[in-house]
Amino acid sequence: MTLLSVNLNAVAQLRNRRDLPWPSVTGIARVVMDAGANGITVHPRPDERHIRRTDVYELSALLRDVYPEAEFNIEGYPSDDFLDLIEDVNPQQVTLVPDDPAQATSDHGWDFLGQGDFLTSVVQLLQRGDRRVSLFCDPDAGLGGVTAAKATGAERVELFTGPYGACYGDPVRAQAELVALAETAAAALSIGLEVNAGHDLTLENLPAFQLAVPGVAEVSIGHGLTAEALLVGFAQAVRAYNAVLR
Ligand SMILES: CC(=O)[C@@H](O)[C@H](O)COP(=O)(O)O
Ligand SMILES: NCC(=O)COP(=O)(O)O
Repeated sequence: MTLLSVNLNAVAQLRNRRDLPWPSVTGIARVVMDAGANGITVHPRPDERHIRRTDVYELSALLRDVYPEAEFNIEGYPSDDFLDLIEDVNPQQVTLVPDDPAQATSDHGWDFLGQGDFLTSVVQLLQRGDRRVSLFCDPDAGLGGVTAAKATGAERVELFTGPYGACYGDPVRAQAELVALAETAAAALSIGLEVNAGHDLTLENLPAFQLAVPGVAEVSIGHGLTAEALLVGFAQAVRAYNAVLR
């Protein structure tokens, strides 16, 4: 069974269009947890363009007090600010991503061979707090890449599924991406690394991913799931507004 962690970045981005408190990030967190999600993912970025530091504290309190079984997964580049936030909030999982602050979104995994020493020191620091550490991993990292990832001491890698997600409408390229993802996942599992996955997974591309890449512990999904929520929720919202107007 693969667990679902819902990424609330997109909800926060919508909230930030106005100086108003809706959609409420913690309110939507309650909805997704009540609907059966296993946890919440956030990727606070230095410019706070979506998730704000205050959201991280509020979500942490909500999950601790109301959903103690839930996993809080915080993603980001291990800057001093990020590591301080992790110390304060102590989430169950930290996913380290090699983001530059100027990046529009995450678009590659770690260079495990080149940055092994740096990652090892950060992983050791994070594990003092008894948190699971997951490292963002290119889909074609292969056995060499995941072996170097394991040497850092991290318990998991998160497969970057963005290139697969970008193959919508192109089944041939999608199949090639799935082969790379499956090989890297199998290599990771074979050396005792657990495997997460995420980025641009959707209702459409998830079934083929599930079939091709067995053994994934957790997927984190935000953009596609939020788009789906708008699609299924808009009709009900229009009916509710019409009920007031008529
Ligand atoms: C780590 C990762 O894959 C990303 O999906 C990330 O969490 C999304 O970040 P943005 O929402 O800022 O694009
Ligand atoms: N860790 C990946 C993740 O949270 C995916 O986010 P999204 O691409 O589905 O928005």
